[in-house]
Amino acid sequence: MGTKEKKRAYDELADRIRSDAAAGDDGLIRMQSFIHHCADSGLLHRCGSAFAEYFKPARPTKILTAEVSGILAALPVGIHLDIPVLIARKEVPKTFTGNLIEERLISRTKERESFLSIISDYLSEVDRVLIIDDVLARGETAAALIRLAVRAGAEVIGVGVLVEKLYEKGRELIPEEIEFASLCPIQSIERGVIQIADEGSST
Ligand SMILES: O=P(O)(O)OC[C@H]1O[C@H](OP(=O)(O)OP(=O)(O)O)[C@H](O)[C@@H]1O
Repeated sequence: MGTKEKKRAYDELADRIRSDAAAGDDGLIRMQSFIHHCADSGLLHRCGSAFAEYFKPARPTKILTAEVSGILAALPVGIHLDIPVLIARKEVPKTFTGNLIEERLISRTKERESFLSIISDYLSEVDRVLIIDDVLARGETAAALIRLAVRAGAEVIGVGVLVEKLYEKGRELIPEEIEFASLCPIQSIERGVIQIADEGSST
């Protein structure tokens, strides 16, 4: 079930995608002017608030995301819920210590193998993890994050993404028992035109 705030976030993101996003023949959506390069803080703040309200009843204790772009979507949710945001890293700094675990995936935008790592000490069996990312495409990233959380002993209670590309069917990699929500689902890209799906397709 949606919330008023989630509907408002859908409207705002959809307007922004219509006015400022671009799409290519590769199925990728360019959103650099409001998310990926020149991030619109106000928009991301309001999207974070919508996710916080939507997932709060599931009582998340930690958020898990993937660097780099996922942080833009995840941190505002963490701030609204006042819970920690664990950032899975593609390259682990030498300064990190603890029990490192990693999962492999194929990056959608780079079309090559990539690894996501976390220090598993930051999750345990008492944690109810909410995974937040900017985009769900083929679902490789969300699936890798779910595997990391489960290996660390935590329960994954939800997955939320700002933009879901329905035509890449990433949702199929997310187990049905995990609550899923996207703020703006995209139906298709046809000859460079981005077709936004109804808000009803977002859960
Ligand atoms: O559902 P998927 O097929 O996994 O695609 C979605 C992922 O692709 C992008 O990450 P990318 O690998 O481009 O890394 P970036 O955040 O460093 O740009 C995006 O930020 C998502 O995490």
